[in-house]
Amino acid sequence: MSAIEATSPAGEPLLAVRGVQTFYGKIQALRGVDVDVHEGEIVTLIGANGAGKSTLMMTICGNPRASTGQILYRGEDITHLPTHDIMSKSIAQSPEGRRVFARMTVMENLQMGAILEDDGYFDDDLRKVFELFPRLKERRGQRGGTLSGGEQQMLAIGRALMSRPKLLLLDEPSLGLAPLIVKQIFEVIRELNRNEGLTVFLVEQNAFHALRLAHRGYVMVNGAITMTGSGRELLARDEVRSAYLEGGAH
Ligand SMILES: Nc1ncnc2c1ncn2[C@@H]1O[C@H](COP(=O)(O)OP(=O)(O)OP(=O)(O)O)[C@@H](O)[C@H]1O
Repeated sequence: MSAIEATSPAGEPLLAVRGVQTFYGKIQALRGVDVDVHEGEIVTLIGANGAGKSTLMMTICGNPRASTGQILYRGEDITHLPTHDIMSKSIAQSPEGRRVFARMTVMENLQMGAILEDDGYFDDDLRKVFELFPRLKERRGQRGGTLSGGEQQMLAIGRALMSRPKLLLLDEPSLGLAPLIVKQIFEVIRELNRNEGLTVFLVEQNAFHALRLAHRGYVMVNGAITMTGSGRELLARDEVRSAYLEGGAH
């Protein structure tokens, strides 16, 4: 791996991926991956189609399982915990393909994301999500499946936020969305990080936006990390520009 400079903050990371290998049957999707995400950071993982980005995201959530290596959250080894236990540790995920519940309303989708509706925080959390995404408030009685792609992405993120996470895992929030919507969604992520101190691990093919948003980034090729550095440094690298930015990737 080529580290441009030691940009990783000192101290114990919130999330640490150590030498993780993941297989689908005989196909090896991850080949010894190391990634650190520190509290308060936005860290992005970029790479081409099929590089293994989503696999890493899902491996962190315990499905599929890492066959080798370790995943630590706040220093605790979560590698072998059941997914529901991992997700109950203030980690929330917005998966690729923004899987909203199509037949449920916006409101019902958000209720599904909350830990408990009567824990005294629900109304406050809902108000925050509606402030971030006013479109969801307008459409709260509408079924998830009838929303536009951008609205579904907002709903997937809003639902993840309802569990009041410390760490938000986002898989390709920009996928298939118009540039203006991508800008809005990335702006909300920046705001959540700045104002609420939310830590974000963002998987993206849209390297331009992701690297501009992130404090640090990792580049994945064929299931291995090949480069890491600050978002700004990676954006300036010729290898990154020619592989992920030129040809209208942004
Ligand atoms: N369920 C599966 N069964 C078998 N192979 C899989 C499965 N899911 C992914 N793979 C393979 O694992 C590799 C990594 O895929 P992955 O989806 O993690 O990549 P990615 O970087 O997220 O790509 P994309 O940006 O297209 O989602 C690919 O070769 C893919 O074909």
